[in-house]
Amino acid sequence: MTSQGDLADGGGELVRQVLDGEFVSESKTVTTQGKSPLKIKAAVRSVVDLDVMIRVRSVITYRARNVPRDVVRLLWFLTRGSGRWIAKGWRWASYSDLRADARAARLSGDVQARRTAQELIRSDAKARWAKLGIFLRRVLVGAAAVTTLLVLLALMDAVLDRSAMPGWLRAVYSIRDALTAAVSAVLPWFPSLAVAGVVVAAVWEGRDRTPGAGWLTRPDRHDSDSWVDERMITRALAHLGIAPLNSFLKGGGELVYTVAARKDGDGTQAQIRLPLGVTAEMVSDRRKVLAANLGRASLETWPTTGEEDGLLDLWIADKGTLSGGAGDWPLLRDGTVDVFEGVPFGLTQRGLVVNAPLIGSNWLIGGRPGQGKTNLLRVLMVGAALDPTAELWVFVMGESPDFDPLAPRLSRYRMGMDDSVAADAVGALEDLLSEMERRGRALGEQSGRPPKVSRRLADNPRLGLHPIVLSIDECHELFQHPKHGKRAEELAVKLIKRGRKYGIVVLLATQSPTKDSIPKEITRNVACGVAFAVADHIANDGLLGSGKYRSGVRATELRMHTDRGTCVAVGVTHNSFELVRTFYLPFEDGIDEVTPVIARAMSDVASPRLTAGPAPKEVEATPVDHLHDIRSVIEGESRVRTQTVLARLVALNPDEYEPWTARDLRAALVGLGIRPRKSDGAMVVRFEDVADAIARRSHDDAGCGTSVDGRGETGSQGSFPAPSLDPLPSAEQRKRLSGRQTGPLVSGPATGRVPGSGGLVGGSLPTEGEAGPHDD
Ligand SMILES: Nc1ncnc2c1ncn2[C@@H]1O[C@H](COP(=O)(O)OP(=O)(O)OP(=O)(O)O)[C@@H](O)[C@H]1O
Repeated sequence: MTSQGDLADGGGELVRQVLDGEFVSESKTVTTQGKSPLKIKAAVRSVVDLDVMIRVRSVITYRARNVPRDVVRLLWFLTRGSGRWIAKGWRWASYSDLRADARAARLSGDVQARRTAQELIRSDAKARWAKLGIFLRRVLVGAAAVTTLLVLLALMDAVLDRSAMPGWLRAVYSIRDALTAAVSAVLPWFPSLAVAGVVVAAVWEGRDRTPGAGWLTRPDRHDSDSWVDERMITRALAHLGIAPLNSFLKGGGELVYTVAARKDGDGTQAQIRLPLGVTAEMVSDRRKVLAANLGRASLETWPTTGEEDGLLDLWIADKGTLSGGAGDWPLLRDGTVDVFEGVPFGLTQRGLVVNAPLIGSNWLIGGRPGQGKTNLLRVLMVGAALDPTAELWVFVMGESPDFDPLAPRLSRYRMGMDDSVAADAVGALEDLLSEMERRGRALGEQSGRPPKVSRRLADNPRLGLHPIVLSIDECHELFQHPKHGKRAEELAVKLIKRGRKYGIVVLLATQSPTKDSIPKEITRNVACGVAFAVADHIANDGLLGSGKYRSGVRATELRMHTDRGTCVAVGVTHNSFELVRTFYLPFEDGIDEVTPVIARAMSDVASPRLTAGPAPKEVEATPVDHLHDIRSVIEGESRVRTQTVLARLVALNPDEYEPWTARDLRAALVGLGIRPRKSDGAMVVRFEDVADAIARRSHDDAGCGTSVDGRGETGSQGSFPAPSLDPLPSAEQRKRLSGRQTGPLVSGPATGRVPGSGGLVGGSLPTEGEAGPHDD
């Protein structure tokens, strides 16, 4: 850089210095003068120095220009600070806050609250005087101790020569002398320092507490898209136009953050105790303004009611994170599912994968047309299909091929608008209800009477307690059906209320979640409610539960089309709600990501009966011969402890004997005519008794006709304990005549029921005649 026209003195007249030059970038300097490093350094330094100088000069000029304004501001802070001190002092001395509480309690007629406030005033006054007493006593004791020490030191100093004193005493005197010198030096300044200190403290007290320091909200911060802190939240709340909140903040009040603003997944969470006269609902009602104040879209701002009405739970998404999709479904390429653990179905607002709880939960999914309900239902069903033990039934009450690729894995599948589909759906509900009762009995027969179906019980094919998931898409068509609607409603309510424990899950999806289209008892009893964009608070509360809209859990904020695939879900986690971006499994426009997953599911399925394929040839199951098994595990020993017998039986045939307890074994032995005996304090089975039972049985088989326990023929008692229905679904699954049909067809009656027979042929559950070998 060059300078021209240096200071010119034109005949004694000062002429303004003119700088004429060009800023040269460092790189340019290097290339043009690149040969000498020293020269480069000097040139760079001069550019940097000039830069710093310009900045410093501009700051000084700015501050100098603002001096009058700053002085006025500081004076105002001083006055306000003094005022705040006086107010605090007055509050402290007169207990005005507690008196205000007592007054409010008196006005509201709350005798107890008033008494409590008065007692608080009395006990506070007592404690205050007690504290003052303690403080004064401590000051007096301290002063007496210091005075005594100083007097003693002075006396000793008078009688003793310092050079004769021990070293530590001389050090004490040096400290005393230094302190005395410091105090005498400061003393003349003390009044001015004290006044300055008080003024600074008063200015600090009266400082502007409007939250949100400029540097925090600077748009060029690298994290400005995600940064939210308490001061920004308070500032946003201060500008909502809620009168009591405004006056609280203007009066110098500070909001209490019961949970300080903290990073929570893809956003920030905070919990705030609101001041008197303000409820969280008042804040939720101004959600749009709050979002604008925080620089967010309203979908990114979630003010909801906490555990109390005065507690505001606030979750603010990082800018733009919710507009991205959820990404690929985690099970798209590999993996299986345990429906007892749930099916991954989306990402929460915190960016975590959320598992849909299926067992023990029924679902109601709703929203305006085209927002992603069917896709969600499909994701849940495809997920359930990856559990090799799950049996799936789907009814689509409209003409739509959305579930066609699942057909091979569905035990029952009907789709269409005609009456036979509704009739079949009702038939399915009826079957599930009887199945539920059977399962209740089967559970009751288990040792320990387990209250609900567990994974262990579901895995035992003999019990027939495997999970059954029934989906009904566009379910309002079924419930509003002129002929079958009432019955469907009645059955669905019963199933939803009681089926949870028995591994039977009902998933319902609808465009129209009104009280006329979905029975109230259903909306009240489903555990998981999911709302995609909905039109109003009635639809919102119909899906998510009453009072949700008021408490700020609002799917009305979801925008049609823009927020397609995003839903508000309740009951899926322990949080009061989740904003979920659902995974998308396309089956449209020539893209089919469902079929490969179903092909994978088909290769893992536990029994061909859980699929839509042709019935496997029934292999005549031979009943397990318990007597024979018992003999084989004790062969060669005269007696074996019953516990050991049980362990050996489990090792021999885990499928059969794993569910057995000692009680079951004892019952089986008694049934076989063998009495367990006591030997050395333990129950044992004697080989001799088993051999006798076998001999007796051979004798009976030879035609003598008396059973070992005297109860008649024993042939049907081969298995223990016996379920009342065949555990796995029947092969006769897919008999459909009308409606759109997408699976392999087997001719049969339209409704899936044989008139007059009462048995099922169109469903997976067996007819009476089909009852398995375990049925009595
Ligand atoms: N999770 C998602 N991510 C991205 N797009 C989605 C998602 N879910 C659905 N969509 C889009 O929305 C469209 C409609 O989805 P879907 O058929 O599931 O909606 P719907 O609510 O069931 O509609 P209708 O009420 O008409 O049956 C899909 O074709 C797809 O393009």
